[in-house]
Amino acid sequence: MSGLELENVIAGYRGRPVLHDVSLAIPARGSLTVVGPNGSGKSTLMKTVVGLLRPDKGRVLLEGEDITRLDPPERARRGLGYVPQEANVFRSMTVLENLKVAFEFTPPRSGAGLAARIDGVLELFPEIRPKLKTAAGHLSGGQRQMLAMAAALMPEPTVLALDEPSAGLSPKNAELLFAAIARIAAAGVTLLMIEQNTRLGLSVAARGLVLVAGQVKAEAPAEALLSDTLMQSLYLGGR
Ligand SMILES: Nc1ncnc2c1ncn2[C@@H]1O[C@H](COP(=O)(O)OP(=O)(O)OP(=O)(O)O)[C@@H](O)[C@H]1O
Repeated sequence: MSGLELENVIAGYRGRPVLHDVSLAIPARGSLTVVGPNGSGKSTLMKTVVGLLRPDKGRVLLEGEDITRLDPPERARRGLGYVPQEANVFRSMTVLENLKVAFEFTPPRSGAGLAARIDGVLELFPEIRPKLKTAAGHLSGGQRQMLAMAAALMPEPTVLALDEPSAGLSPKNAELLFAAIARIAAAGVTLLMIEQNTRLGLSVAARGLVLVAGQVKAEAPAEALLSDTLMQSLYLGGR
């Protein structure tokens, strides 16, 4: 059974489709990065997955269950974690408070306690352990993205959706963040990511999907896409 699936999705704005019959399937514990030119529909795909946009046609399935009609909080309760690109932490609250709020908002279905979950996420993000009492607004951009991911992992989601994690980060901070994303994937969380930085995005995922003008141009092992010079020059601007 797939961890996450889109089935023949048509979605857009005010009756004008942006995604034209998009299907994808990520196996449980698998990972997929969606890349593609600006305006190809990556954000629209992400909104459809997390429930911010209702598709006109097609279905979204989480571990085989149809979640197409569920709102974002209900999807979160069923095990779908989401890290938006912006406004993804409470800046005036400390790192620890952010983690607590995430836990209280969506308690883990496993019944795991707060302390155990904090230990669990800090193992994946040792960089933020010394910052527990620091206000999130005082973290570096990379640390703030790590906190946003740690908070999203507090409810123990089975699937984690990441919206452009490298956005706004220096190359060094982006490298550190993607090392952390690789650890999340290795921990067995099913990952879906959209990413402008093709090389980084594909470097941590098992598979990659190239979205062009709202259609799936290719879906292949990430390594194969990285070494496909024709695909890179045609659709990915060599990034
Ligand atoms: N809220 C909206 N209302 C109307 N049209 C929209 C809206 N959001 C996006 N679009 C249009 O949908 C198309 C796809 O945009 P989308 O943001 O999904 O692409 P993208 O691949 O994420 O682009 P980028 O890499 O630039 O973020 C574009 O033509 C865009 O203008």
